[in-house]
Amino acid sequence: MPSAPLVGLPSDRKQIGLHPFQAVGEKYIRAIVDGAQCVPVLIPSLTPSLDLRDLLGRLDGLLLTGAYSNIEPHHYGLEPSYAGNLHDPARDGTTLPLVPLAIEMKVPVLAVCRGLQEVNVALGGTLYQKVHEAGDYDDHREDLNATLDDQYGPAHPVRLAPEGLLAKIAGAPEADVNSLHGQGVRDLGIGLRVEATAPDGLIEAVSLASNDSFLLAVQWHPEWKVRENPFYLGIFQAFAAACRTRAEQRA
Ligand SMILES: N[C@@H](CCC(=O)NCCCC(=O)O)C(=O)O
Repeated sequence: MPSAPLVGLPSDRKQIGLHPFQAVGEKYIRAIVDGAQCVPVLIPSLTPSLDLRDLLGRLDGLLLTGAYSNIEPHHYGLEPSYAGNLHDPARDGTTLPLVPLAIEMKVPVLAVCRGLQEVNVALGGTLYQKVHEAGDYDDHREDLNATLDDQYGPAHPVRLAPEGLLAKIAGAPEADVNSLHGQGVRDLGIGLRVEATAPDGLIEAVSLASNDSFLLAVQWHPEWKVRENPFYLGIFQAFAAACRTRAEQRA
């Protein structure tokens, strides 16, 4: 019997006082423990990065978390970043190469919010830097003055692709999700298929078209109170099942 799967979580690089720190939100760590029954392993985002191939060879899954920072737009070749945009180049330099490597090595990937954007950009896709200014889209940002429970509460439904992974998890064609993002998918990355869309048409979730390995990326936050929401829990349990399969193969 293999021991519990090891899931890597790349960290954010944050300045606290005079020193840089490596940080991962505790709700993501808790969701790996409580929702997936796996062991979280924090991956420092260093420059230059660690040997990511070696690292992935020791892991059974990868969780790309959300973050307030945004991917530097030169990674998707569009207009320069807007003034005041918060970036984390060390995290970009870790997560963007991790995505294709994880696919190549068949390491299961679950990606949340910034994580979905990283999956899309790593596979050649592009982003809207401000969804709410992009034309026909709603404002998908949270109210930063609201309580956390309100910020992470249901914000809008998503329509789930028939025959998709999320429709199977939900057992329904739609589900309610939270919404806390200013950026979003513009052009879809290569090899991705749409799993869910918002009522305004924005892409809200993607998976690997080839089904070669488990990769599910969602724009909402299923880690929030994961055990209280059957749909969110189902997402972590589907990821955990893929991680267990890899752990058995690695044993
Ligand atoms: N910065 C991006 C991604 C949004 C995101 O990941 N928010 C997470 C907030 C904190 C957390 O819950 O981890 C965007 O604005 O689109």
